Amino acid sequence: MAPRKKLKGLVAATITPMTPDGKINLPVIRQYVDYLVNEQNVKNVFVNGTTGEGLSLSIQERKQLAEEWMCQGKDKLDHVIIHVGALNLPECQELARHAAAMGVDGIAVIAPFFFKPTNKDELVAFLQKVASEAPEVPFYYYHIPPLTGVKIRVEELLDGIKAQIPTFQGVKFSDTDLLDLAQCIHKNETGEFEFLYGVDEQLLGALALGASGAVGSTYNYLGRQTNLMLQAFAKPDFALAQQYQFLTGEFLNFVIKLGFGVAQTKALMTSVSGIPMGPPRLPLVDASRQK
Ligand SMILES: CC(=O)N[C@H](C=O)[C@@H](O)[C@H](O)[C@H](O)CO
Ligand SMILES: CC(=O)C(=O)O
Repeated sequence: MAPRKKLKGLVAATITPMTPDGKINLPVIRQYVDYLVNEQNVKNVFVNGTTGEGLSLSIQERKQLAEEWMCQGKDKLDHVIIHVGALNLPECQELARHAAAMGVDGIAVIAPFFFKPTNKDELVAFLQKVASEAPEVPFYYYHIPPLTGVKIRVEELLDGIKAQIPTFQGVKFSDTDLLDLAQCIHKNETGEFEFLYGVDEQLLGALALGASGAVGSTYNYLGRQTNLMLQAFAKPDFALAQQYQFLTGEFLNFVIKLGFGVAQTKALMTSVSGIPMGPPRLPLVDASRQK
C-alpha cells in the first residue's frame, strides 16, 4: 500500500440530501462540500453511514453518492471515507470494489446485524472478506453497538488483526464504553491505528484517553465550535475545552429530550445551513412535520 496522507481534524458524517418525493438530491452536494469547508472548517467526510441513512439506500444510490462526494470533494476535501457495510457480503464487496476504483481515502464496515457474528473470529472473517476486495484502501471497522447490537469488544478484535487484514487502519468508535476505548489505545503503543470517536457529546473524554480524532453528525453544523475545542485541548487549555464540550452537551441534552436522531439532524442542518436536506426515508419520518 502506498504511504497515505494522515487524517487530520474532524470528520463530518454526511447527511444524504433527498428531494421531497424521496429521491437522492445529488446536485446539492456541491453546495454541501463548500458549506463544510468554508463555514465549518471541516475537510473530511464519512459518507453513507448512520447519518447518511446508508443502510436505507439501494446499492445504486450508495454508489452515486460516493461518486458525487469524490467528484465534488476533489481539491476541496482532504479525506473521503466511504461506509460500505451491508447485511450481505456480496453487496459489501461490490461497494468496496467500487470505492477502491475511485481512489477513496478509506472504507469502513459495520458488523452485520440481522444474523450477527457471535465472536471476534466470525466478525473478523466477515470484515476480512470485504477489506480484501480493496487491497490498497485503508480499512476501518465501524463499531456502533447501540445500533448493530454487536457488542464484541474492540480491544479483543485488535489482537492479530493486521495479520488478517493488512489494510486495517483503525476504528470508528461509536460507543460510550470508554474502558474498551482506553484499552484499545493502550494496546496501540506504536500508534499504527487510528481511533475516531463517534459520540460527539463525549469527545473530550475520548481525547483525554488519546483518541486520534472524531467522526460525527454534529460536525456538520457544530464543526467550527468543535474545532475550537480541539484547539483548546491541544494547547492545552482544559478549562476552555470543557466549556466547549459543555456547550455541545447542553445543546444535545436539550434535543435528545425532544427525540434526537437522523430525521432531526436533517431538519436542523436544513435550517442552519440553508441547504435543503429534505425528508429522511422510511422508517424514519420527517422531523420538520412532527408535532
Ligand atoms: C448514533 C449516531 O448517529 N451517532 C453519531 C455518530 O456515530 C453521533 O454523531 C451522534 O449523532 C451524536 O453524538 C449525537 O448523539
Ligand atoms: C455519525 C456517524 O458517524 C455516522 O453517521 O455513521
